[in-house]
This record gives sequence, C-alpha cells and structure tokens, in this order.
Amino acid sequence: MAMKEEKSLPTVEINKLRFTYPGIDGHPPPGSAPLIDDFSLTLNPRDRCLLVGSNGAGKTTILKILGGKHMVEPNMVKVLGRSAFHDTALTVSGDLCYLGGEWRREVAFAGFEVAIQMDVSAEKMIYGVAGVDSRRRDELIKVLDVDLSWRMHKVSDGQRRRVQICMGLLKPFKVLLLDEITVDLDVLARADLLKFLKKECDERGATIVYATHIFDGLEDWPSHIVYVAHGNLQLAMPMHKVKEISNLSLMRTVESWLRKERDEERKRRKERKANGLSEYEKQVDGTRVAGDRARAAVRALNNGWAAGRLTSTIAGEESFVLSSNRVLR
Ligand SMILES: Nc1ncnc2c1ncn2[C@@H]1O[C@H](COP(=O)(O)OP(=O)(O)OP(=O)(O)O)[C@@H](O)[C@H]1O
Repeated sequence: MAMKEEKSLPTVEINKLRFTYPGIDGHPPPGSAPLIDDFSLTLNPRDRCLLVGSNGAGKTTILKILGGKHMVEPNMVKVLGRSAFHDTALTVSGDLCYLGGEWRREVAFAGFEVAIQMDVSAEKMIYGVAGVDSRRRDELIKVLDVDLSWRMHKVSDGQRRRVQICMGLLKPFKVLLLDEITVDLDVLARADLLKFLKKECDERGATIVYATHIFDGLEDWPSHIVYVAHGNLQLAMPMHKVKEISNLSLMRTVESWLRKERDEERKRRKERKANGLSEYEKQVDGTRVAGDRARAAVRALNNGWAAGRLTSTIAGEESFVLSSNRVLR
C-alpha cells in the first residue's frame, strides 16, 4: 500500500503582525502608526527566504520578533508552531537560531554570552559548545576554513566572524534567522557558507530567513524574496516568480524597488513639509531630553511617526534639544 504523503507544517507563521517600539515614556507614542503593520507571511521547511528593504525598513525588527527578542501577541508570530517570545525552549534547544547584530559582538549560545575578543583559541571556543555532533562540527570547521589554533584576540574581523558563525551553526537548527552576518567574510568563505546553508534546507528541511544588502553570489540562493518597506510587506514571492516579472539581476531588481520607494518617499516628504507641523511636532519642538529618554526620543523620531529632529548636543551633558524645524523623513 502506498504510504500517505505527510504534509509538512509551516515553520514560520506571521499573522497580521503589528509592532510599535516604545516611545519617550516607555509606551507606544499615542496616535503613532505602528512600525510593523498588518504583516503576514508563511514559510515552510526547505524555504530560503531573502528579506530585503531599505535601511530602516524593519528587517531587523522582524527578525528579532521572530527570534523571540521582542514581545508580541503569541498568535501573531509562531515559529515551529510555538510563540518564540514565550517559549524559550525553542532557542535553548537550538531549534530556533538567531544570528544578528548583537550576536556579532558576543556569542550568545544556549543562554550563555561569551565575549568574542578574549585571549582564547578558536578550538576552545568551538569545542566548548556541548552536546554537538562531531561530524557536523568537523564539517563546519571545514566549510568556514577555521584554523583551530587562531587566538581570538589576534585574528582579523573576518576570521573572528568565521569562528562565531561556526559556533552559531553547531546545533542543527530548524529555523535560522540571519541578520547580515556575512559582511566581513571573503568571497570564498561567503560562497561556501551559502552553499552549506542551502544544503541544510534541502537535506534537513530547515528554513532560513536572511536579511541582507549584499546580493553578490545570491542570485540562485533564495527560494523566496520578501520585500519590506516602512514595516509593511510589499511583496513576498517565490524566486522563480520574481524572475518572471523581472529580467534584471536580483540586485538590479531590488535596486529598482528601492529606487521607486525612495522617490515616492521624497514626494511625500515634500508634501508633508508644505503642510506644516503636525500636533506632535509642535509638542516636541524645543523640548530638552536626556539619558534614556533622549535615546528613546531619537529612536522614536527616527521611527517615522514624528518629524522632529535631533539638532544639538550639549557638550558634557547627555541632553538633546529636539526640533522639528528640520524635517527628517
Ligand atoms: N529599539 C528601538 N526603539 C525605537 N525604534 C527603533 C528601535 N530599533 C529600531 N528602531 C527603528 O525601527 C525602524 C526599523 O529598524 P530596523 O533596524 O528594523 O530596520 P532595518 O530594515 O533592519 O534597517 P537596516 O537595513 O539599516 O539594518 C527604524 O526606523 C529604527 O529607527
């Protein structure tokens, strides 16, 4: 009797995701538009999804939400059927793996954080990760061409990064979130890593979401492209469909999307300027803020829900005067 084919469940489910960073007072600014809004996406085993968008579009935020680093309602984001934020076992087990910006400064592995520039050998770092399959470890050392005798405080940025990536991938993840981690890698290391990651998806049914601005060597890597602008999903489609709608290279295709977005944004900015200050801008105009409040203000202002701008730093003091006479976006 023929075996009934098992239908695989989605590995990543984002359902009408809405997210706002806290504002100056630690709460979402009243009346502010969410950074991520009405964002839905489903990914399955074997999907390699390239997340693209301009600076500030929301890629890192989305990856961090998927990685359980920002709290959202559990039914908005599910990874392997579970809430990444609430179910910490997902990351501790290594099933869900996030390699991103903060991780570049330290290696966070199964709850431990290790400074990456200590006087310690690559061997000690890599073999220090417990519960790892030795064949997988050997393969990763080879793929990333790591010399186990490297001293971490003496190696180059790219060599250090290779050790980090090696450590990060030691456990056989089911969902991997990559936030531009290949910037320091040389062409060969990057190509070999991408090949390894593709194999992980094809052979083990892993899912990868990779946010990047570097398209070199990526032409045939992704199975899907997701384009995000201002926290909104613009487009999510299989790579073969992208090739159907555009005969340009992947890089040129994305470039054309971003160029269009930028032109529209410039037009909107011009219109906004012509319409004068909003209520919020009037409120913050001339306000002096300091410390955490200042940092939150600057982030919030960058967030696009207000058009005030940091204009002066008082020497010796952590305080800023916010002014809306220079419109940011
Ligand atoms: N902790 C934070 N608090 C408030 N706003 C934030 C915070 N982190 C990011 N933002 C804002 O959220 C928006 C999206 O940022 P995010 O880092 O997700 O963008 P990105 O697409 O990854 O950008 P890039 O390509 O430059 O890395 C930006 O406008 C940013 O200023």
